Amino acid sequence: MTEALEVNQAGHLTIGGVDALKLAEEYGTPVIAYDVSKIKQQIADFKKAFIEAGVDYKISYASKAFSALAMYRLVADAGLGCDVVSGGELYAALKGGMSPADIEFHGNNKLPAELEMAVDSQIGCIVIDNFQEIKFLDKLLRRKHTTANVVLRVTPGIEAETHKYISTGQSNSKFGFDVQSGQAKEALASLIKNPRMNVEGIHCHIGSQIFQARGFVMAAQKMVDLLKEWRDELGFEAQVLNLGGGFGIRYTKDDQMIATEDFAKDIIAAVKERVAVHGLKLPAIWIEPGRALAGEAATTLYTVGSRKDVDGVCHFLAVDGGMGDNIRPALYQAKYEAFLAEKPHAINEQIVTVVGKYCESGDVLVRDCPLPNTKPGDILAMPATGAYGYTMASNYNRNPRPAVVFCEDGHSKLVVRRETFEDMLACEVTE
Ligand SMILES: Cc1ncc(COP(=O)(O)O)c(C=O)c1O
Ligand SMILES: N[C@@H](CCCC[NH3+])C(=O)O
Repeated sequence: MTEALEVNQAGHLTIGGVDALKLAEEYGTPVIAYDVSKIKQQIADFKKAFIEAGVDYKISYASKAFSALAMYRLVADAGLGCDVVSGGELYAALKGGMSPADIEFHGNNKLPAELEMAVDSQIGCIVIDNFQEIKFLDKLLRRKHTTANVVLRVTPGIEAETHKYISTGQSNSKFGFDVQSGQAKEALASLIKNPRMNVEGIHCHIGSQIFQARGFVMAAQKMVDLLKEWRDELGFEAQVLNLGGGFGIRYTKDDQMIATEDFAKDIIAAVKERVAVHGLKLPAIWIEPGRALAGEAATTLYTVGSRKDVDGVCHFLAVDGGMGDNIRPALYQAKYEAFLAEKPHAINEQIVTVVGKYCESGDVLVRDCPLPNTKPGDILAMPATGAYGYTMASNYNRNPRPAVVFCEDGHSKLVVRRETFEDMLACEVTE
């Protein structure tokens, strides 16, 4: 991926116009540095597809990808909605400046206190996931003498081509109502009878890090077919068709995918076509990109430390972070690339396994990583770490979680400070 990198006159990697070596010096490492213009560009690309198609739409940022206050602020300023999956995300979204009406609440086991918080905050909609939730929400709404907008999450039976841990559209997914067994229809029938719940529409999410539009198109067609069936059988007319997120990004040069805009265009075209076939009213199309907005925008900077070489056996190059700031390689065998921030285009002279400093053999960041010769103190840059990096970070081994900075137009600002040893003890009860 080094061909697309931005470098300054000194030949150093720049992020949002800021020299990566300066970022490492100023904020320390590991540091996750976002090029804010890349997030804005992705937002603009998604918007463009909907605006050009002339359809009613909502882009709801799946904030589990990166849920810092600064990100919610950016998303709110861009006029997007956001999806939250916990009381903690809802709290942060509101603190970050999201308007409650633009928030949707997801989750397969929303806790009573979380549902109450959602209702009290008068958020835009609750995405209903299971029968127990319907019962609980109904009781809550009765008690509070109020109503809520809801969307029904269904699992349409589409298997996304991605890692099985992040595939969610198939019937045996833990999320949403199964269509094949009739549960989705039964749930919808009960919701539309309920005067306390305003059913805006239906939702599906087939998985994450999907490279091709095909799965989305199939899901869109299936969902519109369901809308027809449910209009005919239940008299239900959806205002909203929410097709979830899952748009893949480029982690390495081997990742071949279609452009953001094209994902959206194909989905919109599929919905329009199928709606016309069935003579339905075109609902608003909602999508929930998380990774696609935040992922490629960030690069993590690490400092090179020790190494271990056993000829013919292993060449480990260790950095000052690892699975605590990026669990994805350990969890999903996710592939990344890395290069030296000082000279991204230097000729590679070795192949190493980049490992972290955690007490786990699985603490690997990049396997078979070609690099120039390195020395302790060099700054290693690992791109495409903006989604599910910081949000899945831990302070395992009591290594503090990293700092996060936003860079734009040659300026940087700290948006999440590095955790301190004290922070890590903040919840301890010592008496
Ligand atoms: C319901 C829902 N919407 C949106 C997303 C965002 O996915 P991604 O970050 O891959 O776009 C997820 C996560 O997979 C999800 O579960
Ligand atoms: N956390 C996952 C994606 C899960 C998406 C949420 N349903 C990742 O890092 O790829």
